[in-house]
Amino acid sequence: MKLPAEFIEKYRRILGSDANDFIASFDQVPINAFRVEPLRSRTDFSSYQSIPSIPHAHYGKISGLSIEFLSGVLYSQEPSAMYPAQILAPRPGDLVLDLCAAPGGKATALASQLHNDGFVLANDIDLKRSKILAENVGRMGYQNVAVSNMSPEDLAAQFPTTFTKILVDAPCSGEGMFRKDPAAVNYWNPDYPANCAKTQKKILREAIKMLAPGGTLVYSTCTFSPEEDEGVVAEILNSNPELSLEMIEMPPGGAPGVPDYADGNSELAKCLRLYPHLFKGEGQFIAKFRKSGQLAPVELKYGKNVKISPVFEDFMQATFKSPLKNVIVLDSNYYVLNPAFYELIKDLHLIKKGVKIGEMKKQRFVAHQEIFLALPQENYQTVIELDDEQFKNYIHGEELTIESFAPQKKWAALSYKCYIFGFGHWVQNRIKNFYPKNLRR
Ligand SMILES: C[S@@+](CC[C@H](N)C(=O)[O-])C[C@H]1O[C@@H](n2cnc3c(N)ncnc32)[C@H](O)[C@@H]1O
Repeated sequence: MKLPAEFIEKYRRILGSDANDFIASFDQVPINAFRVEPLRSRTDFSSYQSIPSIPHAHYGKISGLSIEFLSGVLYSQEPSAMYPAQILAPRPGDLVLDLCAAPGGKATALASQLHNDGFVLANDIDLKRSKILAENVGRMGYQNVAVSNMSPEDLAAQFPTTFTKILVDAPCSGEGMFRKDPAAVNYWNPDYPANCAKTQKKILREAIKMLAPGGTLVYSTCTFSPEEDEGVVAEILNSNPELSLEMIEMPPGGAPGVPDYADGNSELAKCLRLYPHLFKGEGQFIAKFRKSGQLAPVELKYGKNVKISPVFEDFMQATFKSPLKNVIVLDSNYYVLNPAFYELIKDLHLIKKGVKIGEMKKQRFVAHQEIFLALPQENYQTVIELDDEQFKNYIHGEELTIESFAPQKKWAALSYKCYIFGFGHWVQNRIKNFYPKNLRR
């Protein structure tokens, strides 16, 4: 890879005897890996090497056309990028903010650790990216995640000292991603890291306002530059005496933060650096802050009871084995989301509000793909297993003809290799295709 001369010169100066191996690593192939959602996976991935300290994660590449991918059981993510969510370690009951969340690699890992108990607000400032984030969260079927599209400043105005856990996976100069995205090298210039650092400090200042006393904030970048890593952390520590750094447990091949890259504060050694010449993954820097004070139990206000249409009641009875919990109704749209969480976020610019169940259209209820990816298989009244040919045709957008002895008119979950990947409207002997157009292959 052709690296800028100033970049090479900078890291020769910083890394000394390690510099040759570091620079040579840019000519090696990027590392692929994936995370598995344990609540829904039934595939044995044990032949794939595990990622150290990350449960349910493996090295290797799984096709975007695989049934595991299409049914939302796995997420492709390079290994180093898995550590920020693991280090933030949300637990059931936490109120989590992922402030720079698109396209969702870390937001989905945070949601997975909550086991549908607690809440993740996944936010991104960029509208287009927020929509991709919403698609990824929807595919993975998490019931307690909402996606917003807000600036950090506007969010901070709404949520003073609110979240128990916050992730700031900041926009950065991306030096650690040059192997995966060689075009990113073209954006690099000697001033770029210092400019990024200004934005990172601005975002962090807003994030800190939203962190509850006793709460934890993880700051991560995918760059090696001291300005954006130890430099930002040192300045944040100096200007926020209520924050301290927590020790991060190193995976094998991890390196500690370097105090001399900033103001010499020995606490900076508690941060984690991942370098591709030392660790099997791309570049990453992680710092874990704690805000002083006692973490109080999260208090939520409950919204009004929702009025559910009898047509929806009929749909629910015919489609699910037990009634859905936490149903909210907004205009004619129905979602699964704890009403107390909706109450908290209802004034935001929301791109996704929990799991969409469907929509009342005239006097009919039209189901939505998301609800068929959100529940365990045994919760659906009708699951139709497709063969290879039928699956291929369905995800292509075609209607199916199946054998049917009784007159039918209902919504059915569709599965392939025993994984539900979508749904259709079963009328007589036909399954009308409702596979979302943007997912068709
Ligand atoms: C490194 S990416 C996040 C990757 C994501 N956490 C994941 O794991 O998939 C950084 C994100 O920050 C967002 N961003 C850029 N400028 C921002 C700003 N000023 N405030 C907040 N977010 C910003 C970008 O839109 C981008 O999606």
